Amino acid sequence: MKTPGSDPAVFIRLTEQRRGMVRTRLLVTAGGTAVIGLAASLVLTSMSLAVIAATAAGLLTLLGVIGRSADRPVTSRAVDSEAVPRLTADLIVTALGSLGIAELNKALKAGAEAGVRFPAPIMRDGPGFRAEVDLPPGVTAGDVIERRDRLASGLRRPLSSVWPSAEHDTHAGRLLIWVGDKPMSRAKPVAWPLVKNGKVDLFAPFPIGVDPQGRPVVVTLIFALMIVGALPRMGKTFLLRLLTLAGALDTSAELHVYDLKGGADMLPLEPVAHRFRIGDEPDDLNYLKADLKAVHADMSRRYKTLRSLPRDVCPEGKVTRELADRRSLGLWPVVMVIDECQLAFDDDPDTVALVTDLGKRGPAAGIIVLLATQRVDAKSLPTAISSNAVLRLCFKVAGQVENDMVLGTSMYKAGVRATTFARTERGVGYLAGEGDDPVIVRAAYLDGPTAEGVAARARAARLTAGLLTGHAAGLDPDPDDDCTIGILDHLATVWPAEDDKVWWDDLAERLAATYPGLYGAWTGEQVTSAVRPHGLKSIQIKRSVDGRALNRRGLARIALHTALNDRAEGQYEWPTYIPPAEPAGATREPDPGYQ
Ligand SMILES: Nc1ncnc2c1ncn2[C@@H]1O[C@H](COP(=O)(O)OP(=O)(O)OP(=O)(O)O)[C@@H](O)[C@H]1O
Repeated sequence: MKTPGSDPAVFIRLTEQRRGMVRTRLLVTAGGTAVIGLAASLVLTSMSLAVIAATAAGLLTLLGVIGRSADRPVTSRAVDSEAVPRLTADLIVTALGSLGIAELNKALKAGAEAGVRFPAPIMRDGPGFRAEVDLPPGVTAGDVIERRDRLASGLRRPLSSVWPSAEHDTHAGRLLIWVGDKPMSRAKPVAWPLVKNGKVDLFAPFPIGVDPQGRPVVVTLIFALMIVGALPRMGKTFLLRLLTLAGALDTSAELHVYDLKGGADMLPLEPVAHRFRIGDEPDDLNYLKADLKAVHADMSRRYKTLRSLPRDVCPEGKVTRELADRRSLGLWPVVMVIDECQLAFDDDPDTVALVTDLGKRGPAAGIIVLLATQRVDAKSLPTAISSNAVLRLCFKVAGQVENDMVLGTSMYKAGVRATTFARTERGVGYLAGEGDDPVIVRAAYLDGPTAEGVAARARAARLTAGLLTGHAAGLDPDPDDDCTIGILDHLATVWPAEDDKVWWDDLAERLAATYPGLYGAWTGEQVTSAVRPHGLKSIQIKRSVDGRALNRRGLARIALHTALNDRAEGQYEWPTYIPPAEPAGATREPDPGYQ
């Protein structure tokens, strides 16, 4: 069979056809060009400029309509494609006017003089813009800060880009607005500079995070009782872990770590903790209390030691770095960390009293107490404790009362409002007590494995220095032995003033009524055996009940007093420091990263 290409006649016919088509197209194009050229020359020579412009516009529109694409309109809305739009005074005034503050709106209507003023030019400050604003008389920075979300909306920025704060040094109406180029909630977590190397001196400031502008924020833990409060899941435990790790990187510090919540977050600290407990079972709480008592007793010894030192060595009657490093004095920093402290305070006035006193008198003697709670109320953070706090960190809280309970009285009024943080702003809080004014801090983020790495580094350094003690060194005393110490105090607390001898059963009832969490189900017999190690012996006590003479076993007041006195004497003996034995498997290799 023949294909068309192989037949010469067909080939010639097709060639002729193509030639004809090309000729026609050329003629049409030449004719069209001649007509358009003639028309154009006529228009250009004979018509006015306006007619020429109108004709050109008409023609272009016609061509545009013919050639338009359905998905790409010729014109659309204007798009502001600038990566970081400037923060302008007009924008700020418009945003302030949208907050719904009556006084502010009145002043804005009255004109520029009475309205908002800008005492300094708006300028770049770190990765964002900073504006200083003088609000009209009668309007405070706090009024605006409270409406942070509306301010962000007015400025057309994401909430976590907009950081209003009060300028405490000038006047209550001075507002600082810092607007970040990027929302903080989308920024990368803050890295801790001490993760890989470096050590901490608890007598000096160390970094815990950055402020919204990215500048380092530091704390100095020595001489401080610190409280941390927030709604659940806002970053308390992570911060407490970071602070404790900092303590671990000061090899001289003795760490007492309690996570009463019972989670796994504090587990990385076990290899460096002198005392360590996770959970809020009665056994854990007893252990904590026994430890608090021991630290409390040690506080008295520390003061005795400080008093005995010459003035030139201890001029202020406080522990110094030099004194802390003289191990024979026993004045090294003790860091007592209690997460979810409300679980220890509930129904236990003794623990509250111990922590209160440690918070009050402990800091000067080198005892640092760090408390965190997610239930911010007067029971969880008793005023006696919170009023002595030197450092305060508040992540997001629900209201003014909680805000002021953590940050201090009148802070909310002064515009320091942790209520304005968003739920997504984890690890972002107000830190008060380190400088003159509270600052916003984005805490550095350390996940579990990173925390373990830091703790391992700290442990290696402690081993090298011969300073691994207590639980970390496998030398944890049985907490149950210690906890019988507590019962003597409890008996003294519940002892009826009018009786010199009391039946065991009555004592058990009184203990259960005052300390239900500890002795709720105890019988007289259990009380008897708990105090036996202290040499307390039963006696027969006759009493008449409803006209009947009853003879039961009980305790004499004098015996209890003797036991308490004996114990107190024993407690103030200071044991000679013996470096701990190295636990099996432990390494004495110095950590190369530890400078
Ligand atoms: N500094 C931080 N930066 C970024 N994210 C953080 C930071 N701290 C904590 N987070 C995130 O927030 C979560 C909750 O943190 P954390 O467990 O510390 O909260 P919490 O306040 O202790 O919670 P709870 O009250 O339930 O104990 C963490 O799992 C972590 O993902």
